[in-house]
Amino acid sequence: MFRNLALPPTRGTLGWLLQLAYTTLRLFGQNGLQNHAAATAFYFLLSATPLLLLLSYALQLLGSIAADSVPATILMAALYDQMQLENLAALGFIARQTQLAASGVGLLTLVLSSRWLVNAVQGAFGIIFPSPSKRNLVVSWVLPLIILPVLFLLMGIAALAQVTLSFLAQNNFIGTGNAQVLQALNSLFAFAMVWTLLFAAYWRLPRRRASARVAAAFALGASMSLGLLLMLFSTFFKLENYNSLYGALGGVVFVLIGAYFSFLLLYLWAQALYSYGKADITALEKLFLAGSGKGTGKVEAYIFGDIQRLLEIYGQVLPAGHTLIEEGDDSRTAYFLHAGRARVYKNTPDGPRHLGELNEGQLFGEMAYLLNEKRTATVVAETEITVLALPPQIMEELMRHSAPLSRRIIDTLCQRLERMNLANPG
Ligand SMILES: Nc1ncnc2c1ncn2[C@@H]1O[C@@H]2COP(=O)(O)O[C@H]2[C@H]1O
Repeated sequence: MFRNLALPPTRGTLGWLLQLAYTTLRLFGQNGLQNHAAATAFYFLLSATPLLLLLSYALQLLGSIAADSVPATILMAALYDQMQLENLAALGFIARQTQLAASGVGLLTLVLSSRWLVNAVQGAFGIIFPSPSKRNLVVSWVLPLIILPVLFLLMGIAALAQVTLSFLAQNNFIGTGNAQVLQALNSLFAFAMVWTLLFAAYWRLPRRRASARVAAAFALGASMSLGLLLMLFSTFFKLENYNSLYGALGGVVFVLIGAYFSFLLLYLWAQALYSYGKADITALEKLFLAGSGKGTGKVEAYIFGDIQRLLEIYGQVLPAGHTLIEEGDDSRTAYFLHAGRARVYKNTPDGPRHLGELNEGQLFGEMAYLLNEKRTATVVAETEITVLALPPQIMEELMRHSAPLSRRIIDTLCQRLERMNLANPG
């Protein structure tokens, strides 16, 4: 019944990447994710400050306990060095006398602001990965409480590993020649931690989950771009500049900007992960709207002009005279007529009655799906035709994805229903 398609030249993977990037950026803007990134960075700053206070307080406490033991003192010194607390103090995060500040108030702000931070991230993910199903109440309340301790534990493990590695190197336990290897290992370890966190977020946070493999790949992209951001930041953004511009507040502004860009990247890659499954839906939307002559600009027409992939996935070529849809059938597939012409008939007591013509760029077979009924008419190919056969779940996604397209489908449905009523009076 089907014949191989004579396909137009394709832009291949590059074209697909272009469509993915376009879909991602469009949804990113539509969802206002830059505002979510700003809010998350703000909550991050709120929760990072008391956390660092508590951390430095804990270190000082440990230091005073370890004061009597030489190896413990060396380890503590290495720890202090590795945690770069001097730098944090220079950033303006930690007052030099922190004992007083790390009080119950610090703890309270930490708990509150970290809850806001988790809420901000969850909120943004809820928008990026829309789903009609409600999040489980227990999960949504327990998660914020569990996630942060787990995160802190992971950060603690990462810091300890770094300290241990450099402690071993500095004291010549494993030879100075290995110091560089250890340094590389350190960075790799930090990278692995970031990747693990991102992977967990991309894989578990969306209510409709992507496959672990895809989530892992996008987490890798996100970690790499975060690494790049860190490199750029340390090269081009200087704390001194911010200090001379904003005085004592310079450090806060500096960290806020860094956090803002980091969360932008976190959400951008999450949006790309969502769009990964949606690039075809956007391409179908553009194709249908182009058929109606509206809704697509020049750039969009270029990016989505290559429809080979859609034809490969959904395309069918049928000979003239082929009956594509039989009135009264139970099937629900809808069709987009890419090339050729078809005729629509309705059975009446007086024999088949011609209802209308279908031409290139028209959608049909949508009524059974929308009305949840049997096929309302018979459709026969008048010439050889090429169609895209779209299963109901694709139609569902398309209509949820695009308001202009839904509107167009509803308009057509109304016209056809009216025509059918006229053809079948009483
Ligand atoms: N008057 C019409 N003009 C063009 N197509 C029609 C008309 N009436 C019905 N159809 C299409 O014929 C299809 C038959 O299957 P469906 O009922 O799923 O969906 C129907 C419509 O898409």
